[in-house]
Amino acid sequence: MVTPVLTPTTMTFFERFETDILSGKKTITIRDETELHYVPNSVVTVSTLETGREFCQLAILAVEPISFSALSDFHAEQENMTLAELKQVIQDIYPGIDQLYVVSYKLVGQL
Ligand SMILES: CC(=O)Nc1cc[nH]c(=O)n1
Repeated sequence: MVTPVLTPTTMTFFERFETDILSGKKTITIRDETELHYVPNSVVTVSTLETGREFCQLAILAVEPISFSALSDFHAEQENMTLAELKQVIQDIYPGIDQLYVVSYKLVGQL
């Protein structure tokens, strides 16, 4: 029996990231292993985690593994944060997790 792997068509963000996503200032999202199955060249509909309100569509460009210790100023710049801010955000969301995934995307359109 082959288990089909479905391409994710949705993604959620905390509401506090919406403005930076819609302005193009935030172009990556760093997720844990539960969200590594996004597929390059696919499009996802984005909603807020808090209320489920849909606010944009994103084209997935790449999904690349990274360890927490390898997070750099370049990642922080793509998140529109300082590196210290980014590390705190990731530690708050994924406490104690070292294996992470950088999901790169481009804004397709606001909903
Ligand atoms: C809902 C959620 O996990 N949101 C995240 C997590 C990590 N980065 C990010 O931009 N958004």
